[in-house]
Amino acid sequence: MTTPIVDVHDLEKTYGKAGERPYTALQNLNFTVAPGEFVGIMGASGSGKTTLLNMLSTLDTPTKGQVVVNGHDVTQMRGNQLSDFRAQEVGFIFQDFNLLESLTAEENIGLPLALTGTPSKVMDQAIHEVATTLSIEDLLKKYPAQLSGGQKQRVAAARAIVHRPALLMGDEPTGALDSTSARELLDLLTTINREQQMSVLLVTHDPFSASFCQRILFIKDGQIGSELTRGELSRQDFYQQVLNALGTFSE
Ligand SMILES: Nc1ncnc2c1ncn2[C@@H]1O[C@H](COP(=O)(O)OP(=O)(O)OP(=O)(O)O)[C@@H](O)[C@H]1O
Repeated sequence: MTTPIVDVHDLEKTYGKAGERPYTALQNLNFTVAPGEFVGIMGASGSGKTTLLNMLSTLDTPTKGQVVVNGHDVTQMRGNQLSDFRAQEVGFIFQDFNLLESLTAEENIGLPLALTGTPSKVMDQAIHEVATTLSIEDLLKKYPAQLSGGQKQRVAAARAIVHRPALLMGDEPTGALDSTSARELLDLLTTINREQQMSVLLVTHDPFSASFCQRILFIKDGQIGSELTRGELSRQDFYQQVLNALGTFSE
């Protein structure tokens, strides 16, 4: 069996400082993501999706359990190991883009490489390669304020993959986009996933976005309650299956 890119074992997250009433958002949560897989995470509001992404991206630490990303046990990492991990192994796309307004698109895209001290020639080449992949060559000299939402998200996607991370994570990346831009972004994520064999983990409550995934994990009561696999289904048929599944869960 190939080693998974993500291996989450017995994960638990309980919130609440000393003296506060504890709240367990995730409990006994287990799943894996294979190399090159495109996986969606769905679940009702408050089911723990963002909590899970925060554990995977090391923004927060689990109360219990293990999270292994590309062979690194993130729960055991400290200091420089953590910052190296974030800079090299993962890429992140957020709903609200998180671009730095004072930097051009090109400078924003180059940030992950600048952080690891990449020589400027190598950086320029990587930025131009990723800009070609995402069809944003014309936008490189512009500032975020001069870009549309869809363009901003493509710049953010370029920044998330410029260092060729093993895992690309998205937290509702289409949430602030119109339907055309959302579709374009999802098509791009699919292309990146296929052509670069980059694993993608997408948190979404949107069945249309989820239908681009190969497999969807549904979180319920802080655990993986069920999952759907697309297999040979067309995206349209899988979309219908996701809708049916959501209908069944909410009854
Ligand atoms: N810092 C925190 N302290 C206490 N409780 C928290 C904290 N962050 C999240 N929670 C609780 O944990 C649960 C899971 O939250 P989380 O944000 O992971 O859900 P979600 O599935 O991403 O929701 P949504 O779809 O609404 O964004 C919620 O009940 C939330 O109130």
